[in-house]
Amino acid sequence: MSLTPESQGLTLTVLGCGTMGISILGGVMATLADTRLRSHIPSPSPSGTSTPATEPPERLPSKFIACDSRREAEKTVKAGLGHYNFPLTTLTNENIRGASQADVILLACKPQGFKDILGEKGMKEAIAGKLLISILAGVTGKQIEDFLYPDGVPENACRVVRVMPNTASAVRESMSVIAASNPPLSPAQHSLVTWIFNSIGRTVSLPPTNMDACTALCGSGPAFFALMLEAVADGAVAMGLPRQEAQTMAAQTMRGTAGLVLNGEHPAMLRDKVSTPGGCTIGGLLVLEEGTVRGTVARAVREATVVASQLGQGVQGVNGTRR
Ligand SMILES: NC(=O)C1=CN([C@@H]2O[C@H](COP(=O)(O)OP(=O)(O)OC[C@H]3O[C@@H](n4cnc5c(N)ncnc54)[C@H](OP(=O)(O)O)[C@@H]3O)[C@@H](O)[C@H]2O)C=CC1
Ligand SMILES: O=C(O)[C@@H]1CCC=N1
Repeated sequence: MSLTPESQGLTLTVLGCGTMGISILGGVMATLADTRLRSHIPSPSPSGTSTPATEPPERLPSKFIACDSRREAEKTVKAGLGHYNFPLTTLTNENIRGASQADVILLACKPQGFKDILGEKGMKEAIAGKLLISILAGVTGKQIEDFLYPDGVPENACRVVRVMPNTASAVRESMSVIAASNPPLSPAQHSLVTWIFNSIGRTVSLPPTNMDACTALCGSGPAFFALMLEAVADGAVAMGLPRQEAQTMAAQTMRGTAGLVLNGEHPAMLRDKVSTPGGCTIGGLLVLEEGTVRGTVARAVREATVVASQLGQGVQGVNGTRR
């Protein structure tokens, strides 16, 4: 893909620049920086994990605006992203200005905050005709549209698309689910949103009704896997391994396992292959089954799905005990 000159590139504005806003911007900038490098130095295609894109967009993001309500966010954004040397503006409490200057907007505030931001005076005009990507857990695209356009969607409305990425965006290993749009996005919008999320990992597209489960699996997933990673490292530390090495070994082993599965290996076959008859793996696996790890982990995903579904609905105390 040839580099889009910055003068012709798109402006990507993030509204709510916390953990995810910075992770996504960081991933996108890293990909653009690679592209910039490759346009000068011929190199083989990268063997990254990106899903093959549809047609690449004619114009790529080349300028960035990070908007947040906290002044400290400006520092965090500059510290995390400044080294990429892309034009980057940080704004505090100036969402309208950020949105007005944008071609594409990423909404990355907390789920319950979307009405404050999209309800700001002048916001509807600032985002008119633009692509608005929402990564908010539990908030449907329809909720956003109904909020913005209670009297029906006008001709110059913004186009809302819901995506559920994860925090591995920062290292371009996100699993991002793009909710299928009805009516479909225009080809230009589709290729832009696909490019953005392919640039920071893999993408799949699923119906909007699946998004809460996707939030639990992909959005929350890194936290669940991190717990598992810590647990196996703890076990090894208990048996005498140094902490740092144990953590690296756990992470690389998790990555290797993921690589095998992404290469087509079925997880059950993988388990069988590792379990040498009379060996140590089957011993460990049976302890995990005695501890109902499978049911417990699956239950965590089910719980997170239910909680996710309530996040955008104004439900109070979503994580209160249920029984
Ligand atoms: N964290 C994750 O791994 C994932 C999160 N998500 C979703 O992404 C969204 C962001 O999550 P995350 O990055 O963790 O949250 P953060 O709280 O880290 O980031 C949100 C940012 O938005 C700011 N903000 C709040 N109100 C406004 C406003 N009116 N105008 C501008 N900025 C504002 C917040 O400031 P303040 O702190 O002062 O409120 C904060 O800095 C959430 O909706 C979440 O559901 C999706 C996938 C994964
Ligand atoms: O915990 C949360 O609500 C957000 C959504 C998915 C990951 N983090």
